[in-house]
Amino acid sequence: MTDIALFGTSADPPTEGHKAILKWLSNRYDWVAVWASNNPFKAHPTSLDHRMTMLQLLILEIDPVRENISLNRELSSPRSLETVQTAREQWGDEVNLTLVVGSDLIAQMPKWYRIQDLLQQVQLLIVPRSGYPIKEEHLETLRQLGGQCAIADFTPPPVSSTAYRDRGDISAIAKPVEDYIHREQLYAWHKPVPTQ
Ligand SMILES: Nc1ncnc2c1ncn2[C@@H]1O[C@H](COP(=O)(O)OP(=O)(O)OP(=O)(O)O)[C@@H](O)[C@H]1O
Ligand SMILES: O=C(O)c1ccc[n+]([C@@H]2O[C@H](COP(=O)([O-])O)[C@@H](O)[C@H]2O)c1
Repeated sequence: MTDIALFGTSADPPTEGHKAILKWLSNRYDWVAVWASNNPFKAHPTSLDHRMTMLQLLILEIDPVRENISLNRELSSPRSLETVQTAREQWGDEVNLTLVVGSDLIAQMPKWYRIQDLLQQVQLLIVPRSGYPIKEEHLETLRQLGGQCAIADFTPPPVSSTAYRDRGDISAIAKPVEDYIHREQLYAWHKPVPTQ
């Protein structure tokens, strides 16, 4: 069976953390599908189109170049269940689908749209995130909802999109993404200061 990793991200903007996750997944799965999506629990200051473009730039930054990572715009949905249904239609029944989430998300996952249906249709890979220890009680809740959970044996760098948006932390951002943000003046950090 072909193993496909499904990795959705707000990508607002995509960071070195996302890049590390993609690289790690590409070494372990036959195929890695990534997309930018809106999160029903968040506001997104940047358009989905810009976020998809930045993700594409990030994929191209992975060294050496990976042939098994694709940007799958059609998988974008605020609801992961809809994403997984689209993926199933696309790849059929003869593939294993693994949904990838960071450990910061597992406490809120029980509130996701039709979570039991979602957990029936995918395996879950939890990527440890610095500052978000994986608690047994959260794993147990997911298992009771039908989740089959595995935990990745690596921790990506401790960066976040918020650190870039709020503090302009460029250590979080790959150079081509930073250049794109600058060119398109996407975040307050890069918008010209109005003259008086
Ligand atoms: N540095 C990281 N370590 C582990 N997991 C991460 C990391 N960055 C992102 N993720 C995971 O990748 C997915 C997409 O994350 P997202 O795009 O929300 O990034 P973020 O940095 O958390 O953004 P924001 O700061 O805007 O909330 C989530 O499952 C998240 O947990
Ligand atoms: O299905 C849901 O209800 C749901 C709720 C919150 C987040 N998600 C998805 O989880 C993925 C990661 O979200 P984020 O904002 O942490 O990048 C992204 O693909 C979101 O669409 C999905």
